[in-house]
Amino acid sequence: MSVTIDPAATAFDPDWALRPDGSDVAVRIGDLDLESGARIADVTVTFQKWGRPNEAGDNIVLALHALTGNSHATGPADARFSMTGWWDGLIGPGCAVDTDEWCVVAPNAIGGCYGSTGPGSTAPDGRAWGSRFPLLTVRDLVAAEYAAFTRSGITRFAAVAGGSMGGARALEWAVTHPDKIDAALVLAVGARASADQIGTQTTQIAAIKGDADWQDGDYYGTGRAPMTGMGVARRVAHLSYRSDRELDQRFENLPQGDEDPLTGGRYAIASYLEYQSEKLKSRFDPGSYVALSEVLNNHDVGRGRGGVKAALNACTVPTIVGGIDSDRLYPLYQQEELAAELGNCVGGLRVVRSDAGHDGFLTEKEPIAEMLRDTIALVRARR
Ligand SMILES: CC(=O)SCCNC(=O)CCNC(=O)[C@H](O)C(C)(C)COP(=O)(O)OP(=O)(O)OC[C@H]1O[C@@H](n2cnc3c(N)ncnc32)[C@H](O)[C@@H]1OP(=O)(O)O
Ligand SMILES: N[C@@H](CCO)C(=O)O
Repeated sequence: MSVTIDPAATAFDPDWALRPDGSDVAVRIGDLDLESGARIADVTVTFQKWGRPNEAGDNIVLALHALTGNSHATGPADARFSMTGWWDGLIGPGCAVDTDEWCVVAPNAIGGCYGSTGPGSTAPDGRAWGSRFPLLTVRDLVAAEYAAFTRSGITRFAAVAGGSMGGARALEWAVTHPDKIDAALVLAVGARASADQIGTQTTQIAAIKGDADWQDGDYYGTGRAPMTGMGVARRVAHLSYRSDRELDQRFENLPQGDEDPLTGGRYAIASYLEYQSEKLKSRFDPGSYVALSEVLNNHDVGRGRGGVKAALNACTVPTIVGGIDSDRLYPLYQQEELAAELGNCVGGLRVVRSDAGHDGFLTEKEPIAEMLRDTIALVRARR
């Protein structure tokens, strides 16, 4: 595993706004009380930023990553982040979110492994949290981000945007803090986890916990980590992120190269999934995979708010909802519900026609750019 945490990013930098684009900012927010009633001591949230806040502080755009994503929303792969920014080409000078005008901030979710506090972080007693890391919810992730940005002097957001787990966070941000957000873009997510999503995600968690190297979650520092289990989890997950049609067009029932599946060789699709799982194993922590999969499982915008309909109806933030017509993990009916029930879905439902499946919120750059531009237009309309 090669997750790199910037050692320089250990304390809040009051001059964060002046730091170079794409650099890490770390904010210690103190103890965080969770929705479950548990508490995490001494929580850190790290984020990256591009562009500068203006005098009024009303040009901040919050970009929220998905399950295995991170704060590297745009820019090339570098020493800290082994992958290109997940919305590279959409955020930057002259892009859909033009950082000559807007200041984009992208936090690492707590529970993850890219710098914000997660199961692999060091607890106050000097040991990794491991099995002691409490269950998180989407609201806990948002609460940590809210605390970090408030400490950074950010009092409102022009827009919040994200897909998948980032979409769940964008939705929770809009429902929890409607008075602090001018517009929202919610992509490839639903109002609550479906049985199908919980089914596939709990199966992935079982694969990790079933690995002997899991060690009840206390594998940190033992030299053994449940990477085999996480590899299986990622194969299952990756299938759900792509569409049947796309996979069959690419791989059919073809063998991998000159291998022969009838004599023990691999199919091309198996090789592809193996490759995807190896890539994740090189950059992600299984404990974080479990923690954030549980976050997706317990996502329910209606919990404690009188149900999904009441929670969505009460949301006043001008919103655009987007979905991909071939998304089999978060099917379109879930975005249709969001668009129909959100109290101020002025931007309506945008359907991306694509075979890309759920990952379309990452790969279908032009339609996503258009939605981002339209979200910015909603912000301007309020000014
Ligand atoms: C919002 C967020 O922050 S989420 C995090 C975003 N990033 C990730 O999830 C990283 C994991 N990657 C992915 O999920 C996807 O690669 C995406 C969505 C980022 C991009 O998808 P695509 O561009 O369609 O690429 P695809 O998934 O088809 O993978 C292509 C890779 O598979 C490899 N590949 C293709 N066929 C095979 C095969 N038969 N055997 C082995 N490898 C293969 C290619 O060589 C290519 O390798 P590369 O990534 O090193 O260039
Ligand atoms: N490719 C995305 C899919 C989950 O939304 C990820 O790994 O986070």
